[in-house]
Amino acid sequence: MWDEFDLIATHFAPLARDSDAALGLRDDAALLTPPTDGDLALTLDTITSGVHYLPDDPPDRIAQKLVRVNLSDLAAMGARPLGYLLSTAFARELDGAWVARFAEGLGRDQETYGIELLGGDTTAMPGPSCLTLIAVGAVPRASALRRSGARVGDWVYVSGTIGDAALGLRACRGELSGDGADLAVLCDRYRLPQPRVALGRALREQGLATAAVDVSDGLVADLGHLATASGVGIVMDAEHVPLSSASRRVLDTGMATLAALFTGGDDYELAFTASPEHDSEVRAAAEAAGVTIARIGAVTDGQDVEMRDRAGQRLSVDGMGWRHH
Ligand SMILES: Nc1ncnc2c1ncn2[C@@H]1O[C@H](COP(=O)(O)OP(=O)(O)OP(=O)(O)O)[C@@H](O)[C@H]1O
Ligand SMILES: Cc1ncc(C[n+]2csc(CCOP(=O)(O)O)c2C)c(N)n1
Ligand SMILES: [Mg+2]
Ligand SMILES: [Mg+2]
Ligand SMILES: [Mg+2]
Repeated sequence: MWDEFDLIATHFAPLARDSDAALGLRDDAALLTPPTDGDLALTLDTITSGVHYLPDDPPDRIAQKLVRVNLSDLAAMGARPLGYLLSTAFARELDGAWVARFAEGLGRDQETYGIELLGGDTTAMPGPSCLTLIAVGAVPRASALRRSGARVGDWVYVSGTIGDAALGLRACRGELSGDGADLAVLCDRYRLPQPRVALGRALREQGLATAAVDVSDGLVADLGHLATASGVGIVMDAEHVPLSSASRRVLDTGMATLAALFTGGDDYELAFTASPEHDSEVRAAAEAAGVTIARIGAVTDGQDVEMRDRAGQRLSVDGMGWRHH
């Protein structure tokens, strides 16, 4: 059994060591000096065992997923990550070694993304672990990317590849057969999202994206959120949605459908809109950020998201994305 204050002192205080704001995790709150002439971007996402990750996933990966799903929301706003607050309601059966590995994952991503732990809360749960992180970011005043700026005629882009994590969840669960290396790649894509922080920042700094959203619930659902917020429609060409070679091979076996990839969620890619006249700058910004992007459609004066096949025929899918109920 672990003790709350031992956990904080042993595993969490070292992660706050380099932050003046965190006050060594020894006071009642953190004191963060807001950026001058900037906005703070504040976002929170929870991940729960059995709902967002598998109970047997490696603890360091679970920690990194928690960090990254939140940084993905900062990326969507074009914000620079500063730090985070952490609420860990650990299932009672987890031991100190599990928490040590969890903290290791946090430390690794602190290095990767240049963030520090600012504070948090530790509790023990009679049920499954429930982990919450509040990410704090900064953007120059009134410059954040929003979901609401898409204009009719803009082109629609998405980063990376779509659907790997949805297949990866099935791969991690042993529900897919096929090439072992493909299944390992997909499982890793489920466990370890790659938030597109550098791309989001570049699109904002260079004034290229008119609107942006990160893809958590599913490509169709999240494009739908962007379309609704912008008061526009989106026509998406299914054949242009970027797929990894691993997921193409799974599709070829018939074990999954394209619709499942477009609505599965957990991608943590960025979907964004930009004026066609900025296409080459958008592509250069993505390249400089080390991320592939694909143009997948256009903004229309309609509403919602319409998917089209190669022949321009309308495709319909059951449901648009993930929803808790
Ligand atoms: N319980 C809540 N209280 C206050 N605001 C909430 C609550 N749940 C969601 N929101 C707000 O609603 C908006 C949409 O939330 P949502 O969680 O769908 O966004 P997201 O984090 O981009 O998606 P996902 O959770 O799939 O990653 C956000 O602005 C969020 O801050
Ligand atoms: C074990 C397991 N089962 C199902 C899923 C799929 N899933 C759960 S929540 C979510 C959307 C984002 O979450 P939220 O909207 O809560 O931030 C998705 C795609 C998963 N990740 N793990
Ligand atoms: Mg959320
Ligand atoms: Mg989001
Ligand atoms: Mg989110």
